[in-house]
Amino acid sequence: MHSFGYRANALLTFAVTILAFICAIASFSDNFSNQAPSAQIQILNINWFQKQPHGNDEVSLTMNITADLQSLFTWNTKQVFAFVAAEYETSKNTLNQVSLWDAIIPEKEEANFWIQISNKYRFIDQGHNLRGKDFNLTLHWHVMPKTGKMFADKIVMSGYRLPNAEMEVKARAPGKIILAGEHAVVHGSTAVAAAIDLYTYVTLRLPLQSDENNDRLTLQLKNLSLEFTWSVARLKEGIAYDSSNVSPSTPASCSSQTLKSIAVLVEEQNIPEAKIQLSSGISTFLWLYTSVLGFIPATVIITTELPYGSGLGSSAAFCVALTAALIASSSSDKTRGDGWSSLDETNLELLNKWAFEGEKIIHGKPSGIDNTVSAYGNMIKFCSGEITRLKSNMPLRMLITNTKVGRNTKALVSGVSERAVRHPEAMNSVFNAVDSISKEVAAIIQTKDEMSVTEKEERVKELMEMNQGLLESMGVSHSSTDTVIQTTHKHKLTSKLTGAGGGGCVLTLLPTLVSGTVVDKVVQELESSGFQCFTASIGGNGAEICF
Ligand SMILES: Nc1ncnc2c1ncn2[C@@H]1O[C@H](COP(=O)(O)OP(=O)(O)OP(=O)(O)O)[C@@H](O)[C@H]1O
Ligand SMILES: C[C@@](O)(CCO)CC(=O)[O-]
Repeated sequence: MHSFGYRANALLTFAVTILAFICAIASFSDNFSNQAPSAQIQILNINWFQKQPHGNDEVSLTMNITADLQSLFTWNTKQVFAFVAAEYETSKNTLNQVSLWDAIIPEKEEANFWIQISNKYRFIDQGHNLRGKDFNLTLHWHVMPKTGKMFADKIVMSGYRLPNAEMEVKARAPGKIILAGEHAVVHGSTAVAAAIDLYTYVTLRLPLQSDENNDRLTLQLKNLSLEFTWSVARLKEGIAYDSSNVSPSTPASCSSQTLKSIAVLVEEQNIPEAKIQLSSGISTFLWLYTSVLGFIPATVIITTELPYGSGLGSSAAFCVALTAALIASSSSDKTRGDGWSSLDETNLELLNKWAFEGEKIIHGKPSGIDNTVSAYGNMIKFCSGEITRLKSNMPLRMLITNTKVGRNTKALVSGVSERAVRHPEAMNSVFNAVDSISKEVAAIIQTKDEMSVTEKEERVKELMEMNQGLLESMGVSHSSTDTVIQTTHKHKLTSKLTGAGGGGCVLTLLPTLVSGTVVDKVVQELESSGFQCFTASIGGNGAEICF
């Protein structure tokens, strides 16, 4: 007679043996499953390609991955681990493998899939071997069985090539309208401004490695079909630059000595006489570029939807968009993904300071309102560098009329300052009155329920009229502005100049109740006087970048 322990032991051994046998059969049966996985990977876009500050190449790409791994699933399969790796050869290693994406597939139903993604893990080479590199994309998988050994396999897809590349960064910055307070804001009064949906775009292309054939800094002004090129060596030799004073993270003013040396480099470009007013913009470009990025070759392409020098902040949008691209290109934290994205607060503050330094070269004595509203967007109240972001609680529709009368902000701003020196008391009263107007405009715009929209519009209209009168007393209006004012007044609409005046653009408030027929009639009359009319949406985004 066997003891109980002996019988239990025999039973357990028998059960374990049977279980092991079943497991072995289960595992063995996997060998008979017909596995025919398939995969395709398409590279849709190289989002960006950069040389990191310490020299390594890094690429961001967007891929379509299509795979059918269903045949890997048998009754013994627990899950499948799949990953895509970029594989390439370098002189040092025959196989460099960088994992770009991975996933755990728990069920057969999920094993036939299509996804569009940017690489989940960073595609960095420890060196700069990625330019022009041929590489494979390999889909690896590890099948984890319920029992038995794990097995792995892969599909190798070849024929991919990285560009022989440059890094490209795009930036854009909006123009602006000033609702109240221009000129007086230079003298410490309050002003109210808003971004509009007309932009200046900058594309910055940096070669990853400078070579003898690519040692040039090129600026292209696409709207004007103009191109300016300097060799980096000429810039280094030409710019009288105290590098101990200038660093990308501490914006500084361009000294008069540096500006003079830059002016020589600009003169060498033989700008056509009719476009000579661009000189200050080009000097600003050289100052901002070399201060933020140093003396490195690149191509910078500018396009703009803003009329040059007409009161819509073309110079500020140019400085802000340019600096945004420069800062973004040197930042190690590059936001991946498609489309436009804003900069973080620290970088926004930095770019706004640099753009202000650029505006100083173009304007002489800017208040900073134009670059600030272009950088931050929306609608702002601005006084002596202090910014209050406004939230509008009324619909604000403006007709913008470009009188096409050219003028120069620098000259107009200094004209007002000279008048203020000649008549300090009278001009102080004018500036104080403008200050009150701007504060009231800001308050009305933000008021919630106390006033009806029509009442708000009536008040804003009256304040615009008063502001225009004070701008006339500063000597910055123009006969073309008067024509716009008289034309719109015939239809009970109110207008005021916007920006520096002296021609340029004029704003006309379009109240909510004004009919489309009236607006069409006004536009027709203004355009028959040779002006150009358009509407723009008010209070949109500020500076944005795109990799
Ligand atoms: N897209 C651009 N590319 C190059 N330079 C530009 C560009 N936009 C503006 N500038 C420079 O800025 C100058 C115009 O600046 P200005 O301040 O007179 O006009 P604005 O900024 O359009 O008007 P406001 O200051 O009244 O809003 C141009 O003559 C040019 O030197
Ligand atoms: C005329 C001005 O007030 C506005 C120009 O858009 C100048 C400035 O604030 O720098």
